Parts: sequence; structure tokens; C-alpha cells
Amino acid sequence: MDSLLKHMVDMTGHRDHTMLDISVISAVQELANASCTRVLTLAVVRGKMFVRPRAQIVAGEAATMVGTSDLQQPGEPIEHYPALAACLARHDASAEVTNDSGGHTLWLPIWLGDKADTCLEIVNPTPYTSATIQVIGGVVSVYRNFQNLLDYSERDSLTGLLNRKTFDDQLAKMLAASADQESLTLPGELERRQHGEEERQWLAVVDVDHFKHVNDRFGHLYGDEVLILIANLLNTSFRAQDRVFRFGGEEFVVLLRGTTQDNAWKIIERFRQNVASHDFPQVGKVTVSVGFVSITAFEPPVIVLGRADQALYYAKSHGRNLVCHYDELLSEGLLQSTESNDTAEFF
Ligand SMILES: Nc1nc2c(ncn2[C@@H]2O[C@H](COP(=O)(O)OP(=O)(O)OP(=O)(O)O)[C@@H](O)[C@H]2O)c(=O)[nH]1
Repeated sequence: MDSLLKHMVDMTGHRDHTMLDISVISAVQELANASCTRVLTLAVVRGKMFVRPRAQIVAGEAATMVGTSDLQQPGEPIEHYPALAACLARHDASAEVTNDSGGHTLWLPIWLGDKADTCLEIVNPTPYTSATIQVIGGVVSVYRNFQNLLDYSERDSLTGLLNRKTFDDQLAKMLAASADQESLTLPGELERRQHGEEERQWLAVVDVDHFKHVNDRFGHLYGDEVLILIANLLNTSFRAQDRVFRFGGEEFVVLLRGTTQDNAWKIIERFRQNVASHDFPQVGKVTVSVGFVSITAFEPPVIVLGRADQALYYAKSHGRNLVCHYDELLSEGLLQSTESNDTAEFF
């Protein structure tokens, strides 16, 4: 019981998802005397569910996170986990199978309402006793409640998008992934870079055009409705592995994980068109302007944001309802870098 309490105190002492994941698998590993415990992300990509480990612990070893660069892959299709797939379809609390090698695997989806985007997986050489399942169930409930609380503190209350507070952390993760990628110089890399085919991370700043006019003409309630619908369009236009933030007001930021320049253009342009062709109830047509830039490792967030912001304001001053790429504007001489060592204009 002492050990259980110690784990509960440890779990609830963290303020970020990564440490919470590490502490829950450490707790479950010890309490179940398991040979391996993993936290799995259940991600829906283009309507299909994928399973991707994000933290794991093997008996006798330290818990580890799965590398950020690996997160670019959607993971294994849920069909590779038939017992888990059936458990999710039935909204069950757990599923258990005996493997060919005689080991026992227990899955515990973390249900938030009728959705589960996380699941614990516990592998044990011996069957689970009902007492063990009960204790693990208690730990999982605390984990779920605490994850819920953390999630609430990281999201914007109007749109449900990630808030400004979480941006630096997410950008740091993406910059680390981009550093990993840049350290790998594969054959043909130089040619791919020259042709814009190299996969990079991207940051886009999105701003609703003439939003003040929407508020003035239709009132703040309709203005809020427009922001919610644009948040929905952001969520459906970008991929599950990208990150969408509301920075406040009518400004949004998107972090796009590893993709080529051509694809970044296409994805962002598709989002701009999705907004422009959407019928906003009562309000009618609304457009957005977007500035985007590639994310380079070791550059401070303020510099990256400042560049995307410069491209955004170029779009605003050239007719709006436009997507502009910072590096392209710079190379065409349409923008000048305003960066100095200690100043960068942004927001
Ligand atoms: N309804 C609503 N309005 C908001 C919210 N936050 C900020 N605003 C409004 O957003 C408007 C932003 O206006 P401006 O910064 O002048 O920009 P704009 O009218 O979009 O013009 P451009 O960006 O130049 O195209 C202001 O009227 C703010 O009051 C919000 O949460 N809800």
C-alpha cells in the first residue's frame, strides 16, 4: 500500500503529459510485476485508427519515451490488435489475451466520454489476479482524471484547440525532431533540398480577415461561432500529427510535422480554400490569411514566429485570403529580414 501511495503522489506531482506517462507506466509495472508496460496513442488518421507507443518500460530497465522523430509515423493499424479493436468497439474497460508464447497482455483504454486516444498495455508472464486488475484499474482512473485536468489547462476554452501556453513546449519538441532529421544526411539529400523535396517541419500563422467587421456587423456571439467553425476546419484540414493552437483573438498557429515544401504549400492552401468555400451561418463568407516558414533547429520561437508573422502581414497587405511563404518572399526580394540579435517583431 505504501508503494501505491508513493506512486499516486508521484503521478499527481507532474504538470506535463510526458512525465505523467512515465510515472503511470512505472507504477503499473511495479504493481503488476509486469515484464513490459507501454502507453499507446490511439490516433485516427484519415478515418483509420493507428496504434503508436509513446512510452514504455521493460522489467529491470528505466522507462523511456518513444523518440519524437518516430512520432511522424501514424503507427500500426488497429487491425494488428484485434482484441483491443473489439474492446474499443464495445467501449469495454479492458481486454486480455494469452499470447502464443504463453504471456498475458492486458489493454486498458483511457476513456474520456466515448473517446479513447490513449491505452495502457501490460504484458505479464502469469495471468492477472482480480486483485491486481482492481489496483491497476484504480491507478488508471487517477491517471485518466489527471490527464483530463492537464488537458483542460492546455486548451483554449472557446475552440478546444491547444492554447498559447503549450506552444513553446510543442515547438521545442518539433525543433528537436528537426535537429534529428538534419543530422541525417542521406544520399541525394542535397538535390532533394535544392528541389524543395526535403521533409522539414513548418510553422504557419493564420489570421481571420476583417474579423472586427464580423463582430461589428453580427455581434460577438456570431464572431465566436466563426472562430469555433474555423477551429473545426483547422482540425479537419491538418493531419493528426500536426499541432493547432489558438494564440488568442482571431489568430491561430499550426505546426506541421515533417513534410516537403510542396506538400506544406498544398496542405495550407487546401485549408485556406476550405475556409473560403465554407458557408458560415448568418455571416456568409469568411477568409483567412496565412504566413508560413520552415522550422530550423536551434532557432528561438520568437524568431520563427516573427518570420511567419512577416509573411502573414505581407499577405494582409496584398489583398488577404492569401498564403505566403517567408523564404520565398525573402528570396524574391519582396521581404527583408528585420531580425537582429535581440529583437524580432511578432504579434
Ligand atoms: N467574437 C470574438 N471576437 C474576438 C475575440 N478575440 C478578439 N476578437 C476581436 O477580433 C477583432 C480583431 O480585429 P483586428 O485586429 O482589427 O483585425 P481584423 O478586423 O481581423 O483585420 P485584419 O486582420 O487586418 O484583416 C477585434 O474586433 C477583437 O475584438 C473572441 O474571442 N471572440
